[in-house]
Amino acid sequence: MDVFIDVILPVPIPQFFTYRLPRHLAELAKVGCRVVVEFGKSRVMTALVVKIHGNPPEKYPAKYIQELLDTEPVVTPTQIWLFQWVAEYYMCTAGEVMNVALPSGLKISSQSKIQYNPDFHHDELLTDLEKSFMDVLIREDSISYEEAGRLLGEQDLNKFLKSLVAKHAIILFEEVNERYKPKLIKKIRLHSDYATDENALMLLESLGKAKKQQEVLLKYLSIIPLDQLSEKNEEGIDKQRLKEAEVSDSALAALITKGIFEQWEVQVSRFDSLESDSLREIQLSPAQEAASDQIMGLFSTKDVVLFHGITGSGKTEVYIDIIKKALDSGTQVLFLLPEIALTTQIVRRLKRVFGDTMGIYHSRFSDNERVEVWRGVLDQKFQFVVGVRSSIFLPFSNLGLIIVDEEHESSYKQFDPAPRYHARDVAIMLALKMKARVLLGSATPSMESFYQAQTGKYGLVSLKERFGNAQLPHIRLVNMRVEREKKTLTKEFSSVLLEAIGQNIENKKQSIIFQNRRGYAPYLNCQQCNWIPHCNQCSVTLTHHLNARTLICHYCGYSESVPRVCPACGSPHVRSVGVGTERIEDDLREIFPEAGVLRMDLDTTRTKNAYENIIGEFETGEVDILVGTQMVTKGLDFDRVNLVGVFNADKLINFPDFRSGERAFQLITQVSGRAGRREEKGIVLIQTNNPANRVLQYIVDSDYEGFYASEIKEREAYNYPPFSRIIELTVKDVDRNLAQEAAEVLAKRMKDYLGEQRILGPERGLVERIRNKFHFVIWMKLEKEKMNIQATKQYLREELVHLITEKKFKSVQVVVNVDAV
Ligand SMILES: Nc1ncnc2c1ncn2[C@@H]1O[C@H](COP(=O)(O)OP(=O)(O)OP(=O)(O)O)[C@@H](O)[C@H]1O
Ligand SMILES: [Zn+2]
Repeated sequence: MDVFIDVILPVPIPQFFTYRLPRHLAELAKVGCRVVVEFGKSRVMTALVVKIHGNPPEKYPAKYIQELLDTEPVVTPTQIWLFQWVAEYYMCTAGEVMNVALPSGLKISSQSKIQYNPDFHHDELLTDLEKSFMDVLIREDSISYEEAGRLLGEQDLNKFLKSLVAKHAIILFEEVNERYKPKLIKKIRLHSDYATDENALMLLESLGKAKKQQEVLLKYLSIIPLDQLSEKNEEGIDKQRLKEAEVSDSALAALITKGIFEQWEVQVSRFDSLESDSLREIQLSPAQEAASDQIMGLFSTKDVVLFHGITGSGKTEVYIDIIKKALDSGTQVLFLLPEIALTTQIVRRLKRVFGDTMGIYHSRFSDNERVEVWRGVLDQKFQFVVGVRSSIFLPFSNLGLIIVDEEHESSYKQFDPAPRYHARDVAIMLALKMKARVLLGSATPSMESFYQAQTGKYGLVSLKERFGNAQLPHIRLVNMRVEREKKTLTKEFSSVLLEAIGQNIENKKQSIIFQNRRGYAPYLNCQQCNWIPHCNQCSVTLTHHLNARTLICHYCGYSESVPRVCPACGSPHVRSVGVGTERIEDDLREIFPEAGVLRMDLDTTRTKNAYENIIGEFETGEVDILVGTQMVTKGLDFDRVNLVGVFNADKLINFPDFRSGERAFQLITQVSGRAGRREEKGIVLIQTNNPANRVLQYIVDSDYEGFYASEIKEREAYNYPPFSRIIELTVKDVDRNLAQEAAEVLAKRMKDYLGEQRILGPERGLVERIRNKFHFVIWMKLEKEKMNIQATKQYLREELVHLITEKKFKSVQVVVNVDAV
């Protein structure tokens, strides 16, 4: 009987694909194994087996698979279910989900290559350019598309290759290679004939005049002494140790050739062994103890518990207590964190407790490292994983607890590309499926989660005191209008803030300055003709980066150098307008020349260890002030910080989005929470033009519940989440009119189906043009109680197909973002 498999392919097509298994593999393949298959004419891909059966596909002849990559599953049945659930809910394909779920190390890369056709003998058919291209091919054997592209420069590569294929001059083929490479180290030991003290000594003598070889042997014996040789020789030593001892390479090689030494390879972990002091006993404070007990108690009746603990209350220690309990009961635990900046300090603390049993999974790790964590979870070597967003896709088999730290963080939501999933929400789904519990933690819970806790769907545990004797900081609003009138501003600093910073430097305390904008200045402006440089692909101004001497588009990355004179009128008076982190850093250095200033933002943290270095330096070094974007707002815990300054609070609050109040409250409360986390009470100074603002007032009072109560009324009145779900549709095209027209057609059809009041827009995107494409946005607001969300999504799916198959709208792209944040 023929055997067929259904597979998920990493493509945006919403279906499984059927392939045929060769007989000799029929017994070996299992659901959850990877196969290599050909898709389309010449693409080779890694696919995932989801079903094995005997039914040939009806609509197409099934191709044979090319290769079976595993004989044991690397993906569990629960994961396959999860991929499909995420695809359904977030309106994308299982292939797209699989694509983000599997670390690239588990996906083979297929590279298209170009080769000379040895049977081709008609040089006269070729153009000059083709001839010289063929010369390269003959010389190089084969080259990749990329290399060809580089060779041809401006030429249209596809057209060029097509012509050569038509003339039968070249062959295109796919080279497939698996990316994951286990880390191997070479080991060395004495042949067992010599592995006693007597024999080893005889050997030493017999080497006679070969001094260099004697040296090698002596070195070996200094690492494994004679009296331990019989027990320890078997294990051997790392070859590297001999190399480090600078013994002669050729002498060592000679000894190996003679069979006196044996060399072999072992596979090792890429993760350094961590110094764990599992003896570090934490003594929870009575309040923490009570919180932990309450959480455990609630887990007997609730699947999800929200842990609202104010900044500095010691949530991490409570988490640790609960993680230990879950691990003791024999289940796996996942600890989700929003971003790397945050992971640094917390991961260090968790490592100290859990050591090697803990896996760490984040995007800054190499492919190989990620595969090792994946396999470690699969083999249950890691019972506990700390990771970012994508770690919800790891192959857990026995998950008992998921903790989502800083659950309000919007970076849990993937923005681009699909799947546009929210890791917190997927975690809750996954936990439900695996009968695990979820603990959501935050000092500033999201409106959604707090609402669920208020209505009794989630359990709620509050911890309202800081650990130790620490108190919440004193938060003050600085009225910038008054300072401006009184002319007491220095650059963009209020006199109040500058004085406080100066005082802090004198007292050897540290300050954190938060400005949610990187670069030196948001734009340049010619004083004479008012010229402002814009990105030529996006409708935004170019941000001035002073150190790099460039103007950069923060949307598409386009950059150009800073002009010395205005290109429009030639005036040399071109000024930077506005304030970014780089400028604040510069100005602080100028105002306080003796102070140490560090900056933490996207630009200073591009390398793998940059966060660690900045945080480490701030912790120990002579640094007085840390300036940063939202990276400095979360999770950081320093002893000596007792001043926090906030720039441009108004900008955060007035952002045109129904969530801006919530965001501003969260961000400012979180950054304020970095101040005064030990004995001394901290101070927070918020610069604003509008001190009467509602959100700021709640921040000053550290009144989360008050803020929630006022905000939830607005949400209900305007039917925003948590009372509704929002599906955002972004319609894009290079032709502005076409994008707008398509958006209008789509909006109209959805209005007809759902009613006018449920559809907002289309409106121009906040940034109307990005990478040369015009954006129009439609929002669907779907009440949670009333609407059949599945049916609505199904209808939308059909309408989307309907729309883009209309000839006119062929080029139009529609991005669907379910639960847009
Ligand atoms: N039981 C404890 N024993 C010793 N130190 C503790 C204990 N609980 C908390 N701490 C210390 O108190 C400080 C604050 O704790 P932690 O960073 O966990 O607060 P948090 O609730 O996560 O705050 P945030 O939400 O602001 O990040 C840390 O330095 C932590 O080591
Ligand atoms: Zn741009």
